[in-house]
Amino acid sequence: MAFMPFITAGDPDLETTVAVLKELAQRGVDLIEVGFPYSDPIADGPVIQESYTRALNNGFHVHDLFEALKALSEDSSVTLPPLVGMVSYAIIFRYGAEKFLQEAEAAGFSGLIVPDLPGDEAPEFAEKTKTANLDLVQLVSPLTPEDRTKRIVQAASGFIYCISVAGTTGVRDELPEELTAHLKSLRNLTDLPLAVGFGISQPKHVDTLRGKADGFIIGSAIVKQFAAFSDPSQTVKDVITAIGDYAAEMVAATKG
Ligand SMILES: O=P(O)(O)OC[C@@H](O)[C@@H](O)c1c[nH]c2ccccc12
Repeated sequence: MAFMPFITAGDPDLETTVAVLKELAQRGVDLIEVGFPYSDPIADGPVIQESYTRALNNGFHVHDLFEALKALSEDSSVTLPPLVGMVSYAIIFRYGAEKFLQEAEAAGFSGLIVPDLPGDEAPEFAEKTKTANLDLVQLVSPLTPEDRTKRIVQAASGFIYCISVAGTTGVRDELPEELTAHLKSLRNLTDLPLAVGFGISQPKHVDTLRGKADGFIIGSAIVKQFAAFSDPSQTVKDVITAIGDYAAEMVAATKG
């Protein structure tokens, strides 16, 4: 199973983002979701919202992120896993879609997740991402009606992001029982890998998903650790190592 951690770009600054990306790469994660901080978050719970706020307060700019990632991808001492951007359509639109996609690809992104992509923009935007050599990962939730789900998976590339529970991001103790049935019905609709996100934080959750999903995403349980970067009693290196240790534990869980 693939483990895909989510981190917020620019929390607390881009230098730290680059250091955490290197750490996660070294710990053997399979893919990294890079969240573009946004002032009007979409399905984000408080942990991710606070992280976005820290990044924005520190003057996050999309262009600076692309530059930093480009430099990182040219650094031959690091082998990064694929990067997927989690980004609001409002950010892409404001930046200029073509310019955004081209710079994202040059920065080393292999795909994008655009949770608020408006339905009427979707086909044209999907075409543009394809031209730019980027996957457009689609989200499906247990509340997505079946005919819509069918259309969504047809338009998807890369993998399908299966939201475990309708609601907002954030750590939960148990994954919902209906998830198994949801994954089974999705499995019948597509050959793309199924990755589950929302609420995952523990190895026991990974055990629940084994044999049913191809991967999982962990956001809040990682992002909450970023608050420690502003704790004067901890060094940046200690916080990065703690994040890496947690990632290594989840990488081990994928192997069962
Ligand atoms: O935080 P969680 O419960 O571990 O869920 C992952 C999630 O944070 C991440 O994939 C994400 C961040 N922002 C989003 C917006 C929409 C969908 C998903 C996301």
